[in-house]
Amino acid sequence: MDICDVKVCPSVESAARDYDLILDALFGFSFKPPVRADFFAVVELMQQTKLPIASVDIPSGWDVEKGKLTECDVEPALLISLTAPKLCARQFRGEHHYLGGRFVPPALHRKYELNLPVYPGNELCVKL
Ligand SMILES: NC(=O)C1=CN([C@@H]2O[C@H](COP(=O)(O)OP(=O)(O)OC[C@H]3O[C@@H](n4cnc5c(N)ncnc54)[C@H](O)[C@@H]3O)[C@@H](O)[C@H]2O)[C@@H](O)CC1
Repeated sequence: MDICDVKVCPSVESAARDYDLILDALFGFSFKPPVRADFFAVVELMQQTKLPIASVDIPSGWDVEKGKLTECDVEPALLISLTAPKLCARQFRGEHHYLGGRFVPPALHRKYELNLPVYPGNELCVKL
């Protein structure tokens, strides 16, 4: 797999030519807007590209609970939630939503009253 460095971010056109999808694991829990200048190019690419974006747990630029923030509205086609979908996942409008991380300790299950799906067989992720 070819991985692009945010410091040498490709243009929308060259990304479309050279890549099949964008794997987004850039910002997570502690993202605070506005986006810092070093990341303008990669965020702009994710906003303008027609390539499918696969986001890990929290789409970049979204607030973990409130979801989409106007200044960074990355729209993933696929979301991979980890352990349990975060509140922001309510705003996910893409086609494919998966959950990974099936081994949640029973104490956490009870504490947060998690209502998690059953993982089929030995699968480590499940489609929601
Ligand atoms: N941290 C964790 O425990 C987890 C992270 N996960 C995923 O891993 C990826 C990275 O998550 P992190 O939690 O490391 O991400 P963070 O949001 O904590 O931070 C990533 C980097 O972004 C920087 N940053 C924050 N606000 C910024 C802004 N406005 N402009 C520019 N840079 C800014 C931070 O300084 C940090 O260097 C995300 O896809 C996230 O969903 C998930 O896998 C779940 C667990």
